Amino acid sequence: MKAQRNMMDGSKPTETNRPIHAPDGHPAIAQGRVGVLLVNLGTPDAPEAGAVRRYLREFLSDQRIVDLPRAIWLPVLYGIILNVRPAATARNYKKIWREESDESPLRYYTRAQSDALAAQFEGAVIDWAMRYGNPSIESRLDAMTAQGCTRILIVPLYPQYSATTTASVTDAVFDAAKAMRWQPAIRVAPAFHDEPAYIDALAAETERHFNTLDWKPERVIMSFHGLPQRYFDAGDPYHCHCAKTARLLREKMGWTDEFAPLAFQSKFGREKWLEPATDATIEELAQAGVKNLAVIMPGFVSDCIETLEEIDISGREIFMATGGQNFTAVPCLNDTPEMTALLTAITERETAGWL
Ligand SMILES: C=CC1=C(C)c2cc3[nH]c(cc4nc(cc5[nH]c(cc1n2)c(C)c5CCC(=O)O)C(CCC(=O)O)=C4C)c(C)c3C=C
Ligand SMILES: [Fe+2]
Ligand SMILES: [Fe+2]
Repeated sequence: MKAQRNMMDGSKPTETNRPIHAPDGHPAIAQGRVGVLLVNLGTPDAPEAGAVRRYLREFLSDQRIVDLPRAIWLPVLYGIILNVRPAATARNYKKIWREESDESPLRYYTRAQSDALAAQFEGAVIDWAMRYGNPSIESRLDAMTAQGCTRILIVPLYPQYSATTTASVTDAVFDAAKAMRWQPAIRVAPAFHDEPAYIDALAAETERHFNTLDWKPERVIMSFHGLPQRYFDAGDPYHCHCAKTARLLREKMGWTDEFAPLAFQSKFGREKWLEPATDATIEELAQAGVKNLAVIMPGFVSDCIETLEEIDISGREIFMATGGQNFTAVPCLNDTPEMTALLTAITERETAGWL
């Protein structure tokens, strides 16, 4: 038995943690604890081309993200993308980097969400990991089992299910488990695109933010990260989840379809992605005479390069250059009390019988 791995502090066995009926000298084994691992997408370790290149290499090598045959994709990835994109992406990360803690916003808020959840569940081990980059899923699962977690709930921090994101987290979790002799019991929380606590949290954050403005939005674009159209055609339910979140939020806020249109951002590569595109929608609304525009991005639970740079900086520039007057991006749920309430509700339900 590889029990030493579970004795992080090298302590001697005690009456309480020595297994019943175990012979004298049996090593202490931490066990019987429940763990919750929050997992977000990932982010580079520094806003530098080298760190961004390492991160993008791992990210864009995942067949869940780009499903093209490797013989076609790898020459494009290594020959073009990893030579050209890291410098440009690093410049964008620099614009939004959190200098005080030297990390990306996505990493900062993911940790804050984990810390806030931990305060709700004394005795459980609450931790966080990144699908790509650091801290890795494997390293945190190892740390959790070392602390005695024999039951672990994985919470992918994606409200809408997609094979590219949610399933990729599950792949990485079970790949890590393949190397374990003593595996914990593992549960994976489902997507929460229509969970009342999630819709309530979005509504509360939107209202709070709108109350800080001295102008009234004429339109609110609900912008979600996009996907290749081909993935949707092949059966990925992501688009349907986004459409349902948008409908529920409209109903909650009393918005019409025209007032709050759905759009998809962050197109990557040449193939057709889900439409309409957010940048084109911003431009069209400005051209149609809309002067006051808000964008809310419900698919991101943490502010990140896609919300802070692509929308709040670049989207704003498009709007202003096309005749707009007031633009605002609603902050993500981040470390708000409503986000903690949402994660608490998910954890309570999905650990039923464990905690
Ligand atoms: C084929 C490429 C991509 C797919 C498919 C994709 C799906 C997808 N991504 C998110 C969430 C995030 N993506 C983020 C950054 C990001 N995404 C891609 C490409 C695809 N995403 C790239 C190349 C990048 C890096 C930035 C860049 O070079 O432009 C992020 C932000 C990470 C951060 O550190 O801030 C998030 C979050 C979802 C939800 C999704 C499918 C539904
Ligand atoms: Fe992405
Ligand atoms: Fe982007």
